[in-house]
Amino acid sequence: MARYELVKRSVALITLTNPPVNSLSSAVRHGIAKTMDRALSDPKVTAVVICGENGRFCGGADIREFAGPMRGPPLLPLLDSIEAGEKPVVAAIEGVALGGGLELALVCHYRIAHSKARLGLPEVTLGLLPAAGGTQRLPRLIGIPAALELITTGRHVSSQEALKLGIVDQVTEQNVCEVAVEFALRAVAKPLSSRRLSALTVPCPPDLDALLEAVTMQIQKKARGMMAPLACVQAVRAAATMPYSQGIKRESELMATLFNSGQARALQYCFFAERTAGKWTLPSGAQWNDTKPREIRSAAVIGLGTMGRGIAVSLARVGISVIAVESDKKLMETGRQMVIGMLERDAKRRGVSASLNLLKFTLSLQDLKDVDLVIEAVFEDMALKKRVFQELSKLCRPTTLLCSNTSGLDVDALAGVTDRPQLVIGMHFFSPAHVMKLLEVVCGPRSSSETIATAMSLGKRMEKVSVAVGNCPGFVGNRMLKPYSDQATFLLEEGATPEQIDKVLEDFGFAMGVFRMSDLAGLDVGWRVRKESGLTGPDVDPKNPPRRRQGRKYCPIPDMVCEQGRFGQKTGRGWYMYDKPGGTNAKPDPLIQNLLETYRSRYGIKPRNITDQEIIDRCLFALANEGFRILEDGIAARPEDIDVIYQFGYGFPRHRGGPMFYASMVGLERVLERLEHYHQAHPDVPHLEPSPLLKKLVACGSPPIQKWREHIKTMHSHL
Ligand SMILES: CCC[C@H](O)CC(=O)SCCNC(=O)CCNC(=O)[C@H](O)C(C)(C)COP(=O)([O-])OP(=O)([O-])OC[C@H]1O[C@@H](n2cnc3c(N)ncnc32)[C@H](O)[C@@H]1OP(=O)([O-])[O-]
Repeated sequence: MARYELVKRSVALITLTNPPVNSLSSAVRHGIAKTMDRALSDPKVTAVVICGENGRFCGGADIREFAGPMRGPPLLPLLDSIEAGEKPVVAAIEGVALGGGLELALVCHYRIAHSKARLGLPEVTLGLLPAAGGTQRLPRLIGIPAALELITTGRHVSSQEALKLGIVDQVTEQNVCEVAVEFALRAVAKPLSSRRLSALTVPCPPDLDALLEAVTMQIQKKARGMMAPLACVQAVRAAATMPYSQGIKRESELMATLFNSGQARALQYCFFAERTAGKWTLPSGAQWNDTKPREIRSAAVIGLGTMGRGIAVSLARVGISVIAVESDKKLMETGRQMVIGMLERDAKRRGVSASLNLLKFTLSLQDLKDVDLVIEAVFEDMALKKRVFQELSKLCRPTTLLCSNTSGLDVDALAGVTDRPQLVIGMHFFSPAHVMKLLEVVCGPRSSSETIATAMSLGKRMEKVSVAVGNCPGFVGNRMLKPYSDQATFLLEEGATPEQIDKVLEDFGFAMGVFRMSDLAGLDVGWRVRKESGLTGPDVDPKNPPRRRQGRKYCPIPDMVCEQGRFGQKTGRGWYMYDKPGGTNAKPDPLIQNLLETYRSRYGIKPRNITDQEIIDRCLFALANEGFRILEDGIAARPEDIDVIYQFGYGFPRHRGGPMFYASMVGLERVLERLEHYHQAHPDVPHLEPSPLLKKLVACGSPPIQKWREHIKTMHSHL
């Protein structure tokens, strides 16, 4: 796991060999200890270079090992011994030096980086802190403010920035190992004491307390409820105020509080879930690693509303030429200006030039005949979408992929009106599409494996986290949203207020509570859908009992809010009031309070005191329960996919893992017991009835989430 060679007759070249990222597994740590001993004890060796195989220095500790018992030599004493050695050691950094990988580089006496390398201490994103001396050595090298920023955010820096900060001694575009070997030969005669970072004093700013206070406040605002960034601040404080020997003890203590925390487990689960999500498999056996995607050079976007604009920007900025189509000249001009403005701002932020030459705007679908792929983003209306797909099917060459950005309509029904159902697929982006990372790739029963591979690979190229899902109303994300938001409105009937429910959900960690989120999205969209489905509006049979539709409980409060012209932020009024239409500062509105009171007294509902726990349990268990049904139905292949969708598309707090992981942490037995309890109290709410999969898992002894798939496999799968 660490290869040893003697080069230039006197330099020991140690290569870490643990693909794909040369993580510091117990075998690698053994390898480093053994090869370092050999280098230090061989009188022929005057200097050492450490590098990584396959163009990657080291991706840090082996995260997979965190779940099991600690084996092999512990990292910290191993690193301390490298720094204390009497022969110069040079780190040759190619690819990445992250986490423990950068900590390894920091104990080397010199660091040479390739110009394309990235460096960082991302432990905080895994719910940890750099506990192999990183919180103590980095501040000694680059000062408290810069180290604090890197350690508390986990941000990766380029080698150029690392050079400016003083993390590396040299950046090269040449073979980094060869440069490092030459460098090591020149370092042989030089004293090492000033190169041992643990022996340096920390350049401490005079206003240390104020700085730490400001960073803490920033963290409390941005990373609400997260423990690791705060522990990082405390570890850096120790570096500033204690000698290395004590600071390192403090670092270990703080790491011990984080290591077994639920947050660390959730964040590490998220790391792997995100990587698993792209790995789709079809019942036919076709899968992600044996299906070649088509190359997409040109694309078209139909409709330049909010979604279409974002999609056009996301395509153009990764070098795909885009033809954007609108139905009317005025709309096209507005769309053109918005897309150009968005692309220019995006390019400025990234420090690149805007690829405006890749954009073309047109009123004619005829212009699309030669594109590789079309993404339809017209109004969410099945009849309109079908007309567009019929026309595309006639116009585009037979190999063009036809994709719909529908947020919940039947992708197979669209495929059915074309001459190429195997080339039709859903690409459900989230608003604003050039910002939001999530893409649901909706696989219809007739979508070919090549079409799925192409949509997934295009999503990756567009820098999205793509998840393959099956075709059902609302797919995964929006299907699950309904039981969650229904519970919130039922709680309003029973005595809660929008601000109380939102506060509880935001304290839990959601970016926004359910009512603030609805105000942002616009309340009229759901109202129209409910009218179309006969749940509200003039088509409802007057003999229908109040607060019941289609044989189940129905809460008409959202309809009543819309009937008052309150459509959310855009009208300045919704569940909250805003300073002006388009305002974002939500304030509780006494008119909503009034509406709720009148409603309750009309139906004889005596408001009761609703606890925070009840809000969390009802909203989140209803959400997870629908997730179990989605797994049963084969609409999502595994719980990780659902959790990734909720983190990236719906603001679910990452440090809670996602709705399915959260359910597993709470304990499936408790989730089942609570759902049974609430379903008994509300038998007319089918979403509260525990799903058969949940019951099955509990009956099997509530296996860990990674094992659920074994129980799902036997069930029907669309994916
Ligand atoms: C005492 C300890 C102190 C120390 O301070 C703690 C740490 O160091 S904490 C660690 C701090 N370090 C970090 O947080 C860095 C975490 N890693 C990364 O950020 C990215 O993987 C990296 C940028 C390195 C490469 O990106 P890319 O090119 O897009 O590639 P990719 O992302 O698709 O990964 C390819 C495969 O490698 C796998 N894998 C990767 N890293 C690790 C790991 N450390 N371990 C195990 N496995 C790891 C990954 O799961 C995937 O597996 P699979 O089965 O093929 O799906």
